[in-house]
Amino acid sequence: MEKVIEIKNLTKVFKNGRGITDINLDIHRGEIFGFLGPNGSGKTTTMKIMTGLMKPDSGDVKILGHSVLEDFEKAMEKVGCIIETAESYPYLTAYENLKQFSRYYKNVDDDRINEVLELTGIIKYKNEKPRKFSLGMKQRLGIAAAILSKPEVIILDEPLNGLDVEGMLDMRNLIKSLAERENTTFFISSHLIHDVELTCTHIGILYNGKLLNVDTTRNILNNYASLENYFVSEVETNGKV
Ligand SMILES: Nc1ncnc2c1ncn2[C@@H]1O[C@H](COP(=O)(O)OP(=O)(O)OP(=O)(O)O)[C@@H](O)[C@H]1O
Repeated sequence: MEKVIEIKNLTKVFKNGRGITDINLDIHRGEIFGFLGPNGSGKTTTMKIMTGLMKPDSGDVKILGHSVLEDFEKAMEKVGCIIETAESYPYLTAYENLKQFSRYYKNVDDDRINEVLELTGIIKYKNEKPRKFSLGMKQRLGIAAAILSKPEVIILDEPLNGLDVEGMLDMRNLIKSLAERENTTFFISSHLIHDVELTCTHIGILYNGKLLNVDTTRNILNNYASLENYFVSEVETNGKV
């Protein structure tokens, strides 16, 4: 199976001693990888390094075979991402925002803009400005921007944050259908156990800056009945500092 994301010996320790240590992880094409960890476990730090927003102390990340440290532009060429919050221009409409983002790409026309507005459930709000949007609506617009150029890899930091039940269901279905229909690979961070269980095909548990274990959701549910049981067991067995 083709490796799409390779994280090797990744370490970043802040002056206060927190951060991530020696993360190793391979993610293959079409997987929906859930990076599950409590607040402060190091998810955002890892994702910032993956997307070039932060430099590691040591180690490297390769995306589609290109190192983010040595060949950043190539590594990011087919990646869509939202790290921390989805930013948009508050005084442009949803459509105008996407039109603005489309200028970064060669292959995005008006049909594609309308298609992503439809896919993310915000076509009705096409001509409204995001300064009036709820957090959930802003998140949808962020995801619309992230998938605009049909990226092969999508990196999302807490994508279900701020969404209501309907929004979560829509987003989950969108992620699954992109993975199935277009073989898009997802790297999704979350601290919401239930959501990760329902959305992801593979799960890695991050705890105190260390990756405790990685397995398929199917294996975890077969062996532990629920992701919560697995999480507790992993933290008890491998999470002691
Ligand atoms: N720039 C920084 N300087 C010092 N410490 C930091 C910095 N950034 C993050 N940390 C610390 O490193 C640890 C990991 O933070 P990180 O934001 O990666 O966690 P997270 O898993 O994304 O948590 P959350 O879900 O709360 O966003 C935390 O203890 C945090 O306080």
